[in-house]
Amino acid sequence: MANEINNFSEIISHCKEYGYIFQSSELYDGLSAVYDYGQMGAQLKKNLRDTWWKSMTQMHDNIVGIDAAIFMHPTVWKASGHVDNFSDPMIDNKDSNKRYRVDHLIEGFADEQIAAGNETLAKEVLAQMDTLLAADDYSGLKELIEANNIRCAISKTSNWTAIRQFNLMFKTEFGAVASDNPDDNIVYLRPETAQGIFVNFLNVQKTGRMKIPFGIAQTGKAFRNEIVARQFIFRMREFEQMEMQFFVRPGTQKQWYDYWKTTRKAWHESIGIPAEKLRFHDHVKLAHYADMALDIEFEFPFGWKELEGIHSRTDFDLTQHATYSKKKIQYFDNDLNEEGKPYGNYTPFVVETSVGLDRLFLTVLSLAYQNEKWTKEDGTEDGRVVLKIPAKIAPTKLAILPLLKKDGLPEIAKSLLDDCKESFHCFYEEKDAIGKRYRRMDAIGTPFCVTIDHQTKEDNTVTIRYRDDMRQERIALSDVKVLVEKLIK
Ligand SMILES: Nc1ncnc2c1ncn2[C@@H]1O[C@H](COP(=O)(O)OP(=O)(O)OP(=O)(O)O)[C@@H](O)[C@H]1O
Repeated sequence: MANEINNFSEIISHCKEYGYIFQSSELYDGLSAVYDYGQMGAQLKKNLRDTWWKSMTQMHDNIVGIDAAIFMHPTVWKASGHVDNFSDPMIDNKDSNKRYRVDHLIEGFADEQIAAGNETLAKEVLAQMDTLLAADDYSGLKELIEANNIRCAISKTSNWTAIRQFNLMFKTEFGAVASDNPDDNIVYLRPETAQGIFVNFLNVQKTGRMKIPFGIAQTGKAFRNEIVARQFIFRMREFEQMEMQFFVRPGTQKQWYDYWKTTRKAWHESIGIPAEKLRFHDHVKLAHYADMALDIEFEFPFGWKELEGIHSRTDFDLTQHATYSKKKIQYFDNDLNEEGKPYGNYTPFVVETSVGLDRLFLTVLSLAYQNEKWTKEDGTEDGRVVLKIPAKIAPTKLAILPLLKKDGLPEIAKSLLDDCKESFHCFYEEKDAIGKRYRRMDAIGTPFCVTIDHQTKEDNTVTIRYRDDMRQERIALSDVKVLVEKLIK
């Protein structure tokens, strides 16, 4: 584990050094749990988003995509249950004033016990925590913390406040309408993108003439005032979700839940995540809207954690919006049932898939990052840091490198660039020795490099170098574009 944590801090500094991710407002010492994507990161993120979008809206003929606003009518969040329920139990240490999410505090204690060889105790404490959380039993949780003498990492004391709920939604004021009641102008930054889909269910179903079963997909920003934000882009206060709500006939939700469980895991594998690094985790405590729920977990450098959620949300959301808006939200199904009669009017059930784009980004990077070391033939040590991002999603596909900045080599290289840049993302570089340029391309994860040298002028061939195994071969200049296109498919 120690080595992996170490590796994780290397990944974070690598992201900064090579233009993947910067701390937000770093100039002003940063804003906690908010990050900016740099020139490489923004492109990788876009590629991941595009791959997801295509897999949903292009590969399924019954899924369409929308782009709803971040601001929504405040009643949306009353109807959805977020105003009353979207909170985490937290506790403060009175000596250090440090705030903890109760489950994180207890999990931290369990991790320490495992490290000290007390695995039985750790398991027992975690099992008790799950039961108490499921029952919303806060005094029981406080007793569990006290009975195990769980201490604050800073003050080292166990002088705790009572456990309280902390709502995770950000509030702001909307417009400038004078009102006696300040609450009239309150709006929330959406904590999930899903509600933008539910309130547009009828708009999309009618205008798109959609027949159940069908899905609505969306990508976009979500905001949560996380009590303790940690682990880099794993838990952020502003992040991006990629969600798809699949509307089905009541009674068929189990079958669709199983379908999306399998389909989503297979999708993660299709973008290069090894099957043994993914697993399912069924929820013990179901959210107020769900009748089945699971996480697809990935083995991050800091342990197995949720990457994506698959939730069977019943008809909860549509029914709530119908009640609060006083409008009818139903679907007329003219397919015939077993008795040969139309299914008629009903409120559809929903199976949702919800993945965090930033967590997916972290998944890809933690798999790709490798610090390789080897001994050369002359006995000296050598090494490189390489991002083995699958070519399909890598931000830059091809580096075009003239060996020298003279003798007509840049001209040939630039004409290759002109030929390729319409088809895929290229990087042109003529500075520094070629070895140094290769290492830089390894570090930013460019899967292919092409070098134009003096021989190119004689026989129209170039050297192509493959990032993953550093193999080099000569190929015809005229074959470069087609070969790279084939390799990134
Ligand atoms: N604070 C966050 N930062 C980054 N991604 C997040 C955050 N919260 C949720 N996500 C992503 O959105 C997905 C769906 O959100 P969901 O509400 O199911 O998460 P959650 O169960 O609250 O997550 P967690 O238990 O880790 O807080 C998650 O699987 C995750 O990938």
